[in-house]
Amino acid sequence: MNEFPVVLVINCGSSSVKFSVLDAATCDVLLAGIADGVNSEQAFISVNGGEGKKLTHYTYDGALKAIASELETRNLMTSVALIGHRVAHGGDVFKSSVIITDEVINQIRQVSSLAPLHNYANLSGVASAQTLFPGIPQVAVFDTSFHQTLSPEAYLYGLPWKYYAELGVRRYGFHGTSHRYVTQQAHALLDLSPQDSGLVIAHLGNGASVCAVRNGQSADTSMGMTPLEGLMMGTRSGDVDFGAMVWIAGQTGQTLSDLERVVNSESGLLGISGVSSDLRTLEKAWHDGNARAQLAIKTFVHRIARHIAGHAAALHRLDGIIFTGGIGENSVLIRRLVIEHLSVFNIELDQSKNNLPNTIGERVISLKDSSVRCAVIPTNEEKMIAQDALSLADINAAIEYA
Ligand SMILES: Nc1ncnc2c1ncn2[C@@H]1O[C@H](COP(=O)(O)OP(=O)(O)O)[C@@H](O)[C@H]1O
Ligand SMILES: CCC(=O)OP(=O)(O)O
Ligand SMILES: [Mg+2]
Repeated sequence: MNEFPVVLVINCGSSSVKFSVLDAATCDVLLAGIADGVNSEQAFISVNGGEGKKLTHYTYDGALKAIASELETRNLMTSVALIGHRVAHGGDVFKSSVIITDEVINQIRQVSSLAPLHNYANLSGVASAQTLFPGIPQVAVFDTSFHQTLSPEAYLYGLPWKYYAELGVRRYGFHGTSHRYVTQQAHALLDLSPQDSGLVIAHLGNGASVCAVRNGQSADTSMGMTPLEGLMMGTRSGDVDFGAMVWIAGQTGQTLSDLERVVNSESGLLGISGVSSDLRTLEKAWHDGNARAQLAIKTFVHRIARHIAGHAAALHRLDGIIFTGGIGENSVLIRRLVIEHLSVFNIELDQSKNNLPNTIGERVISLKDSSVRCAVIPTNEEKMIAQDALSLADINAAIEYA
């Protein structure tokens, strides 16, 4: 019998594996870390923000083994009673979180081509965890679930009907676990009624999306059938005229798969700046006077502001604009530029509050008399994943087993 059960949460991203160990009784984080640079020789693992240790095997499986070894060092292996995985795309198969079975794995595999940067990594994490933690129940929590409330007019593309009717081509939306968590927190922080509220949430990380949340439910969101649509991102183009891509193909002879690589991995902040996809590097280049880095940041900001304003149209009232994700939580510059760009809303930014470090946690960053309130809410996808896992799995049976 394990008297101190914990939930291990695994988020296999496009180039990193984030992990957290949470107390099953309180969902408090006991340990958190990241294996970064996965699939490159620079791959390293860092625990609780400590110094990185080089990974011996830099595949996803190698990263999961290194995570298990960190747990072993801290005598936590036998405490793991449940494992929760972030899975990006659930297609129209998964409306909510599920316990992972062989059938579930097959169904996830079937929709994985729709989120190629993420789902294959997610599945790889599931396979490694099954080997490293045999018999421990595992739960999949989907980015797409929160957006199941989108209406047809929000999820349909203006394409011939047969593509939706026969092939299921539609918008799904992502980052739903983050948008769900931030929604709950925003209702409390801004003292809003969940049944009568309007929020626009900007989740700005390597991947970035905006979500309009009307009365606690996703009403519109910027990502589409795949995590490519919408905002410009670290390496993804976001919205781009399909006609432009056809023209480029004609001019350069590139195939569809060449161009898919271009829009997913070579575009966005990296593509425009030619410097980096990482905003910290770009902010430094901005201050050093690098014109392309400045242009990349300004374009990023323009797109965010345009999507925030557009998403407000899905609401009956705009009670708050919330920033979250690695950039939304940490970048004083991006928040200031976005709010300045949204002058149509007459937002009054409290500069001193905007300048506060993210260690402060949730905070309102607009002045009292601002016509729209703005806030920063650090996301906590891990907590949501652990809570879903705990509500689905028979934790008592899991504890007996562990
Ligand atoms: N202090 C900071 N200032 C500016 N940008 C930051 C800071 N910390 C992290 N970021 C940016 O956050 C982004 C990563 O966000 P994150 O949400 O962790 O990404 P992911 O999509 O991989 O989960 C990177 O562009 C990184 O540069
Ligand atoms: C799948 C949505 C997405 O872009 O995730 P990421 O921000 O972790 O890359
Ligand atoms: Mg993320």
